[in-house]
Amino acid sequence: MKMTVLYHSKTGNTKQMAEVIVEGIQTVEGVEAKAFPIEAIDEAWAKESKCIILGSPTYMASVCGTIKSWLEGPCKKYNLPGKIGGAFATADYIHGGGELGIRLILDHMLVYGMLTYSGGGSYGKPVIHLGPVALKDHLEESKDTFRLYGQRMATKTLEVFN
Ligand SMILES: Cc1cc2nc3c(=O)[nH]c(=O)nc-3n(C[C@H](O)[C@H](O)[C@H](O)COP(=O)(O)O)c2cc1C
Repeated sequence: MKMTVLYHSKTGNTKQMAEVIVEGIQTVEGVEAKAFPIEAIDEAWAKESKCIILGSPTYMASVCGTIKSWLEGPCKKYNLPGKIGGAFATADYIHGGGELGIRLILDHMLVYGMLTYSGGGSYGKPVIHLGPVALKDHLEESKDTFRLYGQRMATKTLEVFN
């Protein structure tokens, strides 16, 4: 079963964390995942994927414009309705608005008829409420949580679609 992690990344932080989520997904048997920058998506892979996870750097306490524009049109060709959707962010500051960006992505996914998911508190600690946020100066410390997030998203995707 295929899963896709998409991101926009200007200075590499969001790309790095997208790749960590892929690592976490790959620990679950029966699922294969790839990460693509939003500008170079493998169209066939994304269309076939049962889960799309979208990551953005936090700009002005929201998503960056590239992700917002993609969500307002280009995303429609990836058969989104009925797929599981998740979101993550990177940011400079703990109160910089990462979760607001995640929330905006999840809202768009709901509008497209996706089944949004994060795992929330259902797996115990670490609790990931809306989606994981990694801070620029603490990416290494966030990697275990991002791997777990990938694992949780993969487990749920298999459960729903197998
Ligand atoms: C135009 C712009 C606006 C930003 N606004 C915020 C912000 O509101 N809050 C925050 O915590 N970080 C903000 N940042 C920092 C980025 O979100 C952060 O460095 C991010 O990890 C960059 O991701 P990237 O390396 O994938 O491009 C901003 C960066 C830029 C370039």
